[in-house]
Amino acid sequence: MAKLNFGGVEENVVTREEFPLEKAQEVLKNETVAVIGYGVQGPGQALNQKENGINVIVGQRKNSKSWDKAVRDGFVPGESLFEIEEALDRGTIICYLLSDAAQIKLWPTVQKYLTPGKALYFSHGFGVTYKEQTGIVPPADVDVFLVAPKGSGTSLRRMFLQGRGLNSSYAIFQDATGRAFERVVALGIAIGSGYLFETDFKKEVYSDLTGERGTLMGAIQGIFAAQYQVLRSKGHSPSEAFNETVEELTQSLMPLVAENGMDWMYANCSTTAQRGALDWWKKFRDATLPVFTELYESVAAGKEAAKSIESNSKPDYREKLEEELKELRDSELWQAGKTVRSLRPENQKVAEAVEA
Ligand SMILES: NC(=O)C1=CN([C@@H]2O[C@H](COP(=O)(O)OP(=O)(O)OC[C@H]3O[C@@H](n4cnc5c(N)ncnc54)[C@H](O)[C@@H]3O)[C@@H](O)[C@H]2O)C=CC1
Ligand SMILES: CC(=O)[C@](C)(O)C(=O)O
Ligand SMILES: [Mg+2]
Ligand SMILES: [Mg+2]
Repeated sequence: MAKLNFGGVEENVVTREEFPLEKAQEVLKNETVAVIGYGVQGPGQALNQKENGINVIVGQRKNSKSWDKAVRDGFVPGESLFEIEEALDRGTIICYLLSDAAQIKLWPTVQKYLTPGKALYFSHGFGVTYKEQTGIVPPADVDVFLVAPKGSGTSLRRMFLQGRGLNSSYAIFQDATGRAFERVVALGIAIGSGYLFETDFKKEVYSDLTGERGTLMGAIQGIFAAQYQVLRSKGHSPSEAFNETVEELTQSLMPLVAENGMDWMYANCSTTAQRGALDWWKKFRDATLPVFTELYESVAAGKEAAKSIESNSKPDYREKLEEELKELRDSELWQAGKTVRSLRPENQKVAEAVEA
């Protein structure tokens, strides 16, 4: 395992150079990897493993959209696609990729198939960490670990197809066989991770819930909405407000940050912009710090888990989510965005083709 220096702190990282795909195939050659659930992570992880030569099967409810998708993706009913219980029975490694709320409901069933020596794999520390709320307490004689891709299953698949890899966290909760490390790392490589960063279940779920509620998804939308509202209330047009809030960020400036860091993006902007950004960033940090602290405390207290379990366990949770997504989609900000996106050259070609 490599020790890498992250801004002065040494951490354990597993690289594809030290643990190449051939090694992963060797470690997993006698295993049947059962991917349970074919939603967002399921397809990415199952297809990447399949194309990496791993013996992978999918377990999914029959007569569901996800079952049909698995068939379209090349999984064959009776051969590599099964009802959930049959896949649980056949699998030696169970990749538990139902939604976190659904994992609670199916747990009594899963438990029945966790015979000694099998492995239980998660892509989140949620179920095990919040065991008081989920009831997920694995038996002592199975390996329990996670590989959590740090991004959408859609990105995991896309980056695999591009020959790149998405970074993942990995953690071992329980090593019953003495093989947990080689098993988890082999799976991490097989699903298409680039690098594997060591963590534990609790740290993974606390940071993940904070990140998605914070800068990755919640905070970013909040900041967009606030700036857009101010610009509109001061008489700026929707296109101007959108371009100055979102389009320039995603199309021009964030790619520069991704490539070479914040200071480099700043250095590629005007001295006027740099002066202003350097003057204002600490004010934004200080204004949001109490909100981020409140968020982390809510995560650590299990309140965010409780809310998500409660709402996502309702029978009509999908309709409710869709209503809330529609509110975002129909907002002037994102409607303006739709028109702005349609003007990108790549979308212009599509529009012309549709018109013709
Ligand atoms: N969505 C993502 O890209 C990421 C997800 N994760 C984690 O990966 C795991 C899986 O998440 P997603 O792929 O988003 O799940 P998802 O919400 O897409 O659901 C997965 C599958 O669960 C099935 N399902 C739902 N309720 C069920 C029930 N009661 N019985 C049987 N099947 C049921 C659905 O048919 C679907 O195929 C979670 O632990 C999540 O936190 C981690 C990183 C990113
Ligand atoms: C994509 C990801 O890693 C998230 C945002 O944490 C999630 O989908 O749960
Ligand atoms: Mg995440
Ligand atoms: Mg998450």
